[in-house]
Amino acid sequence: MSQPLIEVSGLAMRYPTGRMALTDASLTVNAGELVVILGANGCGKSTLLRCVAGMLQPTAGRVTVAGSPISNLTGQRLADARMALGMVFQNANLVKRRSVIANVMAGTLGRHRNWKTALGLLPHSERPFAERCLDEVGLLGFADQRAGTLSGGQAQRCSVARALAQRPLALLADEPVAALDPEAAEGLMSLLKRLAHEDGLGILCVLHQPDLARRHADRILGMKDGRVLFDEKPSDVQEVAVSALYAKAPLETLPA
Ligand SMILES: Nc1ncnc2c1ncn2[C@@H]1O[C@H](COP(=O)(O)OP(=O)(O)OP(=O)(O)O)[C@@H](O)[C@H]1O
Repeated sequence: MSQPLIEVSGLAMRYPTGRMALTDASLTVNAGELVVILGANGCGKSTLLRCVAGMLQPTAGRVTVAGSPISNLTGQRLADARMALGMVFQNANLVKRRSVIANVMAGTLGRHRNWKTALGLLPHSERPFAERCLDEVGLLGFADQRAGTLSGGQAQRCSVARALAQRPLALLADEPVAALDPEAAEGLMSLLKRLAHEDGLGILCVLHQPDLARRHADRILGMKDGRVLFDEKPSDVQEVAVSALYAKAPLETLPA
């Protein structure tokens, strides 16, 4: 099998407060695969995603993205490597007073570093590509509408289009359906699955909904107390293993 798109090995993260948020976490994400992380509040999911994105420097361990060792890079080389990773967050974070297409074109800015983009001007040569990204998420008809007029589900799709405009190899999604109703959540997960299966993106997605994970993920990773406890196909994940992720552990058993 070819090299994984994202490879995390032996990741540990101790915050300056002393909190050990990750302890020896390892995982892989292949191109064309949607991998979902499940785990209780505070188990280290966001910390893991932020280390993969190069937003946090882990205390130990290694993250490679398309063969580049993200965890060892700094400055411009880190910025270049991060272009391979599109981010989707709980909130769409659109500029509401700007058009939908302008928000998507903002995703191309990292690929155009010049005085115009430094002044916040959008590269209009990218409009056709931004339209393709909008089409991909089913919002082409909304291109010239103000982003503030989109529904929550549409806004989150627009944020996916903005991430795609970066031309990433992988998407990191941190609770992307947290603010969506069940139908919009189902639609967004179907979209992520299609982007993985049809467009070959590797997608690492944090969810708090085991049912959604079972319906859409290619693999489910269960995290607890900063560790990956299981990494299995949805059909192999036992209900009891999922329940154990959310069982409260006495404080003294948590890592220091
Ligand atoms: N900047 C920080 N400084 C100190 N401790 C932090 C920081 N960020 C997170 N933590 C702690 O690290 C642990 C893991 O946090 P993290 O946000 O990664 O968990 P999570 O699984 O994403 O939680 P949630 O599901 O609530 O988003 C928690 O105990 C949290 O309080």
